[in-house]
Amino acid sequence: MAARAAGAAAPVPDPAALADARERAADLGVGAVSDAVGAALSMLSRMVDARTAVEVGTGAGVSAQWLLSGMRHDGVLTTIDIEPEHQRTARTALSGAGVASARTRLIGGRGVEVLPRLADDAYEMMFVDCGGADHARYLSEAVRLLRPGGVVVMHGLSAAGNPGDAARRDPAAVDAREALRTAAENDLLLPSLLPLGGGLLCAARV
Ligand SMILES: C[S@@+](CC[C@H](N)C(=O)[O-])C[C@H]1O[C@@H](n2cnc3c(N)ncnc32)[C@H](O)[C@@H]1O
Repeated sequence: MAARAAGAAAPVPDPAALADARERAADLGVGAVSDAVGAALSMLSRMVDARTAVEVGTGAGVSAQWLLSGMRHDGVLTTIDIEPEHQRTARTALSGAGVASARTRLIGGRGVEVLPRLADDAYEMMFVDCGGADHARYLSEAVRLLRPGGVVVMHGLSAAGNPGDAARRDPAAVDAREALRTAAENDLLLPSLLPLGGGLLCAARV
């Protein structure tokens, strides 16, 4: 990660470290967020002054680098993945990026099983990028895990907002619509669907 003054967040991760993580992701055959999505993650982490963040879907650690770049310089990212090999790869990539090991906590397991074990009201930022059909459940966890003023971001939910997808009945589309409806109906969430990457459902925890 690029050098910076104490207390200040780096605006972007080191390009060479990002490229290295992307290459590792490609070797694993796993996705990684685009620079546009990454920049949004960094900006949102900075806006909420994130000291603690939680991510579901570590992959090779591309999004982790973006999240950490916007978080406080001493912020800690908890990141969850079901694939031990992905987490080993992310650990190597993050270490190569100069991220101190104390700034990340890697937990193996399914998001829906690990999140309920995390403390209430303890995070400023949550990012979900793991596919599947559990996004409404992740939102319920977000309401519990996030402090008021925090933000939850979920990647890959564009089907919730595309009028052309309204008739789709496949699990991904049904899940995306259910997640957006769940967020809109919860008085503790203020959602917005941004057309970045595969669709970013963002919601402020009010
Ligand atoms: C698209 S990749 C994540 C990419 C990462 N966010 C990045 O930008 O570098 C999705 C990851 O989610 C993990 N995954 C899939 N289902 C999961 C689940 N139910 N719980 C936790 N991780 C899961 C996969 O093993 C994979 O590493």
